[in-house]
Amino acid sequence: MGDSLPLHVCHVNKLSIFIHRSHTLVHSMALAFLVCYRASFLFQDHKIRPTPMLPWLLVFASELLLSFIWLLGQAFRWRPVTRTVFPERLPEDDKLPAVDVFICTADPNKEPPVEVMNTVLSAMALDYPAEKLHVYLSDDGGSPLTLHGMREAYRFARWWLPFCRRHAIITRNPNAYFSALDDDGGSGSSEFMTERRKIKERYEMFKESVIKVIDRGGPGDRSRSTARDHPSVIEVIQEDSNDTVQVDQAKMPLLVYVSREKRPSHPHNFKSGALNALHRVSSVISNSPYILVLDCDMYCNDPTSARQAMCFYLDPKISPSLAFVQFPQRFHNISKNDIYDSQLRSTFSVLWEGLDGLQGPVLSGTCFYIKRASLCGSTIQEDIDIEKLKKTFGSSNELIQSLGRNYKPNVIQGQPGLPKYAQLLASCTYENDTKWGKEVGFLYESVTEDFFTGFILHCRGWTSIYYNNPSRPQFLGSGITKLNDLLTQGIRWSSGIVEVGFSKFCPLIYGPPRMSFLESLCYGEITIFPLIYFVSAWCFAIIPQLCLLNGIPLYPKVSNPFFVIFGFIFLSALSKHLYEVLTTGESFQTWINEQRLWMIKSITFHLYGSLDAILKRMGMREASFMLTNKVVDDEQVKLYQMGKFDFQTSNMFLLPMVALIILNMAALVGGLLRVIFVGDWDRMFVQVFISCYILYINLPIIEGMMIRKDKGRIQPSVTQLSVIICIFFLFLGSVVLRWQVRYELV
Ligand SMILES: O=c1ccn([C@@H]2O[C@H](COP(=O)(O)OP(=O)(O)O[C@H]3O[C@H](CO)[C@@H](O)[C@H](O)[C@H]3O)[C@@H](O)[C@H]2O)c(=O)[nH]1
Ligand SMILES: [Mn+2]
Repeated sequence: MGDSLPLHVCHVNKLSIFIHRSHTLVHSMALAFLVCYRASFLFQDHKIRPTPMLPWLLVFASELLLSFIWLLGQAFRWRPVTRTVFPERLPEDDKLPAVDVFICTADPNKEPPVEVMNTVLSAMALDYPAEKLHVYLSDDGGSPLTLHGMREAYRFARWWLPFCRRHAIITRNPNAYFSALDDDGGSGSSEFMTERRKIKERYEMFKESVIKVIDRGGPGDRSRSTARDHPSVIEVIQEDSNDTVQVDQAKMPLLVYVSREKRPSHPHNFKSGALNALHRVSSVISNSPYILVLDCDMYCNDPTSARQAMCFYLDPKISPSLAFVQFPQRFHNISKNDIYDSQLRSTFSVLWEGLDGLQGPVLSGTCFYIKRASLCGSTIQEDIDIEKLKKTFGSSNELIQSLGRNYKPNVIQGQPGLPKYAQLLASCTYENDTKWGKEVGFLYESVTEDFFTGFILHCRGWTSIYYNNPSRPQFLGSGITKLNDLLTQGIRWSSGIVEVGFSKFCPLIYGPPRMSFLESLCYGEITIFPLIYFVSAWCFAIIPQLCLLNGIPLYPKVSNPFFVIFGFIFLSALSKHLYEVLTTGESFQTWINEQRLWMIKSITFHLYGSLDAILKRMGMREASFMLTNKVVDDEQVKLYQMGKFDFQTSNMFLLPMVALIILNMAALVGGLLRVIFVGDWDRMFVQVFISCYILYINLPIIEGMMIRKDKGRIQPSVTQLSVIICIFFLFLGSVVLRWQVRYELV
């Protein structure tokens, strides 16, 4: 390419770097003062101390933990970058490398086949040479419904793909295209409109044929297999010979259905197991050097994403070490208020851009292109011993052959049936005594396989790139619209990442010698923040309040100069958060939502997730993967759209939240009474304020408890139980505090 124009450019925003770094400097100085103030307490004579040791230490520990995690988090803000690509400068189509698309689905009841097939269709319709595009669907449910859906989707694609190409349609997910009011192609010549109507009819027929079979309970074969127990089925979806209508001779991408073998006696390692099976099967069918990975609900919203990724992969300056190009996960169903932060704003608009300026973003499970070779471990050399390779990759000669550079398998489209070895590669025993999941492929160490695999890639010296195009998201999925889904998904995520933090791969120890130092701090932050947040959130929601009710001050008096330090830290943290929210294009409301969610998440799923990880490490719990529900429930979506919490979730989540809110109410009332009758507002101001603030940001919980009457409210029984828990806390708190005071005074 020599001196030709660049395929991409990277922008460093100097102003925002200046703001971030200055804030880091000033805020850390304030934190240093706070630590001095707290520490000096320890050297006072215990007879004259106004506060007993235990609550002071607990609050101090929380402050130290939060300061530490904040400091780690500054690595994300060190050098954020954004990027632009120029796909029009790419070489001719015949010089582009091939791409395999991997789509995972696991359960036709939780992941409706019509939607999954829409994702498949959007991937088949990518703006990329058809002979260089191969779409694989992994069906962990082993469901005949899904296979049937694939065949129907292929038939419909015969119409859909030429239509999209001919009219340069941009939205290539048919469902999204036909339900948009006037997206691209909403108006046009009458000829176009007639064709559009015809295609729409075909789409309706396709949908009906998929749904009809679902209603009948499936096409009937494979009746004895279940989601957890089934043989491997691999099928290259072919032209239906009965289809007399020859639509368009345009080329179609290869479409392959893969359902790996699953047996109850064999661990199947969830999504990473599925991806590894696809990796092996595809390497003997198409063996493309690049792979696009998608969750079944994440459809291609911009058909040019493959070309965008190639702008990085075909740049000889960065390509050799570039493992993956991560695109943001964006969602098509986010309401304006976004009460559950389903868009994961901070992750995809702040943190990943920060990492992009270091060694690259975290692998995020879906919406990324990855170089096949990067998944094959660090030991690929041309002349390596075959026996050694078999120990790593398993016994298949064909698979070993595919590892060689430029190997083109000779399984071609149109050939009936697949060779036996493809089946073998998807069997549940294939991975026995190999390095799959340990060194090669997606790794099994953690249920957040994406995070861990990306981390190890970075440790091995690979880099990654984040490309966020704000004007048109490359992929769109269904975001969470239910509190219960948020909390169950959150437990899995917290558990998966904390698990890594507790392993020998703890990024703060394992990372620094192997990867960019700042990058390892970011990974370190991610693996311990759930633990630190839950400890400190619980402390701040209980200790100052109990002390307030017992007349024990924990913070400097308003007249004390150190009061200014506390006030400054509080305001500086909040305004920095607000700054980030506003600069990512969101509103003040988003800021409050995120403050509230910080507390809800810390109190509930960071706690449960961390415990889950600890139990797993101790061998007392098995890994599990609860699928996120993708079936739309209209009533609940209505609540979400109105910005109202849907509290229909397990008591395990509700009780701690509600009990803490009641505790804070009690503290506020008690504290105000104290201030009025005892008159010590100067000593207690900060503690009264903390309760006020907690109640203010959690108004929706109070509303759910006291005002709402709909189905999604907090049931009175939950409130009653929470009151009992709260009384217990209050009682226990005063006993311990009284005892402490008496003990220290003697
Ligand atoms: O045994 C399994 C379990 C899940 N999946 C698929 O994995 C994907 C993600 O599952 P989902 O229930 O949607 O989980 P989310 O929490 O929404 O997924 C996020 O978190 C996961 C890690 O916990 C990542 O793998 C995902 O890419 C990321 O989007 C879906 O396509 C599933 O079909 C399988 O193929 N096999
Ligand atoms: Mn998902």
